Amino acid sequence: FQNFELEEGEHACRRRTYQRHPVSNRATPVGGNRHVLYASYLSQNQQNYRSFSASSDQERIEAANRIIHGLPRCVKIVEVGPRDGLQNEKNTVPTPVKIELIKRLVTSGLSVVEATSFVSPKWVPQLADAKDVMEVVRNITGVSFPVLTPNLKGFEAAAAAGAKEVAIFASASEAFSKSNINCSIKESLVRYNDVALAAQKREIPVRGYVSCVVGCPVEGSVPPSNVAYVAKELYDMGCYEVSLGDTIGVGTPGTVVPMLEAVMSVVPVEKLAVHFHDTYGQSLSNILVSLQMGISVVDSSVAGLGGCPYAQGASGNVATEDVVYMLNGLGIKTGVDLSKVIAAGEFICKHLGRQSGSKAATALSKVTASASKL
Ligand SMILES: CC(C)(COP(=O)([O-])OP(=O)([O-])OC[C@H]1O[C@@H](n2cnc3c(N)ncnc32)[C@H](O)[C@@H]1OP(=O)([O-])[O-])[C@@H](O)C(=O)NCCC(=O)NCCSC(=O)C[C@@](C)(O)CC(=O)[O-]
Repeated sequence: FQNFELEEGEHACRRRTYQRHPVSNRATPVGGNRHVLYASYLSQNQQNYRSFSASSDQERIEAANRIIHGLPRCVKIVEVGPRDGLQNEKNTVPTPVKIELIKRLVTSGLSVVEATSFVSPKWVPQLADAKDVMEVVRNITGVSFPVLTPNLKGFEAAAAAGAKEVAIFASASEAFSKSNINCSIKESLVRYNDVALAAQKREIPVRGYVSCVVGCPVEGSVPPSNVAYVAKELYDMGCYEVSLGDTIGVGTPGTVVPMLEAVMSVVPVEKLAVHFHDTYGQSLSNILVSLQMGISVVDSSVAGLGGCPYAQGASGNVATEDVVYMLNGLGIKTGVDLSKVIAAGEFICKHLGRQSGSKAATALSKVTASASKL
């Protein structure tokens, strides 16, 4: 084994020392994480953890780090609820409700909120009001609001509506590419290259997605090499970050690890994000293992809303509240106020007339309700 230093990424919190395996050339973190061990984590949400733990925050963080190595000191959460969450709703959510949701999410401290999609309204009628959403959202400063653009038409419409960041979305599975964007993977990459070039000219950053990174609703399991190929194509086009989506939520750490290894061998880990749907309840374990492998960007959706209209059987994304709860418990900073995300989730769930998909939000609201009765 040979130790090496990983270049500092845009997040200064990334761990730095890695080992390169002499045979597989795989990068793995060395030893514990002193940044986490000595991180002084202060948040109003700590009260929640103190209620359930006799140990101090520092003791808890140290205990976790005796077993779980290589965690980042902070994680960027990309909130996808207003887009991924609402694109799958049977009844279209009124524009003012979408805007209010986005504002509440911003208030909770999230620095990236995917706002909407400039896709065909025939394909996704739920987001046909993209322009109206952007008209308000474009004026909110200090937060990124990426929007999905499947082609140049979508890109031009997004740019005209004031989008300052766009996202392109390819698939690692042929069948899903066809059903989601009506073209082959190869054709989609040509389209996306056009979008990336147009975006570059206007200095608009582009985020990339790879869907079906573990399994496809039609083809079944997807080889890690296919995922690595598409991820590298998107990275080479200039995507500043590539988000790896387990669209139908079938992944477990057993399938996510080899997929990440394959992608990390062609795209730098600091350029990767993970995007898990929670169909089989595996999201948090998949996120934890991704963090251990060096990922520090996690997509999630408030109240666990979500799913893709072209991926049958897919349930919602991992809930933002559950991710924040877990990261808080590990002493990893997110800058997100858990109670405010919970409030945003309650707002949208009330509108949709359904219970939150977040276990943490459900549990904490019960704790708060019984405490207020005392
Ligand atoms: C890609 C297309 C447009 C191809 O759809 P198509 O039917 O092949 O496109 P077309 O070029 O033949 O155009 C058909 C009609 O759509 C119009 N059109 C064409 N493009 C646009 C546009 N950008 N905006 C508005 N209108 C558009 C175009 O003008 C035309 O209108 P008509 O002449 O019939 O009136 C379509 O398949 C589409 O919009 N697909 C989007 C599907 C989608 O949004 N899926 C969900 C997002 S992906 C996802 O959720 C996964 C992810 C990212 O979350 C990660 C994960 O979970 O893994």
